[in-house]
Amino acid sequence: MLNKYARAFFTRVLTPFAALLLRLGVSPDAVTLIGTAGVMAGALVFFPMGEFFWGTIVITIFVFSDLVDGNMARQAGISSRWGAFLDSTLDRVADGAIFGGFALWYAGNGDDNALCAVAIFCLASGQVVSYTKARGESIGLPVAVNGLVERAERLVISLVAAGLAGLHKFGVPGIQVLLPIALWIVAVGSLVTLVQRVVTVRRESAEADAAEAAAAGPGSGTDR
Ligand SMILES: CCCCCCCC/C=C\CCCCCCCC(=O)OC[C@H](COP(=O)(O)O[C@@H]1[C@H](O)[C@H](OP(=O)(O)O)[C@@H](O)[C@H](O)[C@H]1O)OC(=O)CCCCCCC/C=C\CCCCCCCC
Ligand SMILES: Nc1ccn([C@@H]2O[C@H](COP(=O)(O)O)[C@@H](O)[C@H]2O)c(=O)n1
Ligand SMILES: [Mg+2]
Ligand SMILES: [Mg+2]
Repeated sequence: MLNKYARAFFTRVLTPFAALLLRLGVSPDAVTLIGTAGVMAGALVFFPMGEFFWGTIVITIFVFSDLVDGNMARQAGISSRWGAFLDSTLDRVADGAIFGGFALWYAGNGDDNALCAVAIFCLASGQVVSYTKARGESIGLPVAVNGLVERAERLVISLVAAGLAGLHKFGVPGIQVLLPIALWIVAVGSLVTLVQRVVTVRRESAEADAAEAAAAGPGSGTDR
């Protein structure tokens, strides 16, 4: 949903910045790589220490690189398959660091095995949600569903909650409860999204196989 409605707004806002980077000779790939490194540093340095406010600030500064890199590539007319691969692959790395950072906090001083497990579930289910689309598309299906909780939702829900929960360290009482609530929402939302995508791929693959079999005649079949 955010991908559909917020992307146009951020494209307008970030286009001048993307143009400036291009004029300075920065490449889209460099932005993709530096953005991912910044997200990883914010998540894996600050979150395991329980510094959720500062971790979220660092991540927020760098995570928008994911919208800038593609914008730069499109403006410069150099969008490429390699760029698409690099962008999506490093998205998975950044997401792993964010939810891994939460899990490390709960496994350590956060001292809550259940929430550690929920954070690990968010990490794994988010990766599988993205994989369903990538694998479905690789076998020639449209995968015409995005689902309830895409990557943008996973990031916004968990980072807004983490940023606010971090205000606990500045003396705001009780606010740290927002992070567990957000992790539960992302976990359940990712599970629903996974089911939505699997059901869609199941239907689309049955339709595609039936159409192929009808076209090829009896006794035909293909492995993918
Ligand atoms: C005193 C207050 C303290 C509180 C501090 C809070 C600070 C702010 C907190 C959070 C900000 C979070 C911002 C997160 C922005 C995320 C932007 C982003 O990178 O989105 C990526 C997304 C997807 O891009 P791609 O197309 O490159 O990726 C594809 C996608 O990953 C697919 O995954 P799948 O969905 O399948 O799982 C893959 O399949 C595919 O491979 C991959 O290519 O981009 C978008 O979706 C674009 C829309 C971005 C919308 C951003 C909205 C930000 C909104 C609000 C932030 C401000 C919040 C302020 C909070 C203030 C609280 C008081
Ligand atoms: N280093 C890069 C990064 C991205 N691209 C192209 O942009 C598309 C992704 O756009 P976003 O707005 O989601 O960043 C991607 O599919 C590539 O076509 C690129 O070429 N090089
Ligand atoms: Mg990008
Ligand atoms: Mg991306």
